[in-house]
Amino acid sequence: MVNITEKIKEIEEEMRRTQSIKQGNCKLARLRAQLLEPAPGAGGGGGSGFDVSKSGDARIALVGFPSVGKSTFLSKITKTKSEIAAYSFTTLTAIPGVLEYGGAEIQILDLPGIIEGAAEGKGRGRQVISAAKTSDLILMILDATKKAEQRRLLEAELEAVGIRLNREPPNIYLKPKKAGGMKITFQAPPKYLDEKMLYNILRDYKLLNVEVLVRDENATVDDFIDTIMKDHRKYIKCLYVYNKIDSVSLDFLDTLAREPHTVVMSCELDLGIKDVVERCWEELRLIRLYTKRKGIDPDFSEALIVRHGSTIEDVCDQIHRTLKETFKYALVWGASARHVPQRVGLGHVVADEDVVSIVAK
Ligand SMILES: Nc1nc2c(ncn2[C@@H]2O[C@H](COP(=O)(O)OP(=O)(O)OP(=O)(O)O)[C@@H](O)[C@H]2O)c(=O)[nH]1
Ligand SMILES: [K+]
Ligand SMILES: [Mg+2]
Repeated sequence: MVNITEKIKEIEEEMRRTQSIKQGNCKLARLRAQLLEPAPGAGGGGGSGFDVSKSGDARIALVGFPSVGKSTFLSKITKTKSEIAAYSFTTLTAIPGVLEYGGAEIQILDLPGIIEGAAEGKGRGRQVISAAKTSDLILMILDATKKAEQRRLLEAELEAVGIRLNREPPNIYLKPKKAGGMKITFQAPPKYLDEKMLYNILRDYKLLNVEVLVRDENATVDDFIDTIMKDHRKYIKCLYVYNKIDSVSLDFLDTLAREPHTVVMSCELDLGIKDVVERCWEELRLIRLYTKRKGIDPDFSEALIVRHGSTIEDVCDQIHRTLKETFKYALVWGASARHVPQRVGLGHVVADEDVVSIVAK
């Protein structure tokens, strides 16, 4: 490692002296790529720098090939300055930053660039992807000037480690049993599956006693395997962000911007950054609640942030660990209430901008 670091320093010196930037950048990228390779015998590469602890209300991971502008973007939207340079593999570890938006604190993880073969461990790729797997939203940063296939290649790398982008878990019920053999039921005639196929797959996975109910007629073999492997699958939303639109034609930019789940920006010209942040906020679907004490107006200055689909029980847990024990009922004003205030129990699902008052026993 020390050797490589020294060599990098030498080349940087030489670049300054000779001003041969292009050649220097190539050499630098090659050496820095070596820094990302696991040391021999390190068993997949030491985890240094990747185990950033989660903080804030949600986590967004910046994933992409080298030099697409991930660190530039992080530096634009947070106070953190991550190193930016024209050569590949400038970023060597996970760099966290905090985006403050809508009263929430969102952790943004800037990650090293990944390359083809990342899922097999190339260039510490597996660690990078594992870090992405812990996020609530993946921002796939793409270079608008590069070939369209970059997106498909990256998707394949993420798929290979069990990440499913912008998809719901398959609508298949599967429950291992102690005895009774395999019991397979289809709710409607399946288009891509048959009973024998499922028997064979279950046998391959040594699931000999199991109950299966396929609710979706369009379910595929891959869906079925995802269901068996559900503990190793992660369904994450993904926003495709094309950077460097300052360097493409207006027509092409227009085509890109019309793709689903896609936004375009130029960090260099400060174009579209706000839109990207807004879209992130929408995708995260965080809920802002305002709490109110009896006889006092609600406190609108500070929101309590919870996840989409949260119940009053989740709200209690977020306020204080033991609040649930003394909970009597809650009063709710806002979109989730049928009439205001509505008196509700722990199971009530809250909506964005609700006002909540917890009444204790
Ligand atoms: N033309 C153009 N260049 C940009 C833009 N955003 C970033 N860059 C340049 O792209 C290069 C790479 O930027 P970085 O932010 O280091 O990219 P990265 O994805 O973090 O790179 P790695 O950490 O090496 O994977 C730098 O020279 C940036 O100045 C942009 O919107 N337009
Ligand atoms: K770079
Ligand atoms: Mg970087």
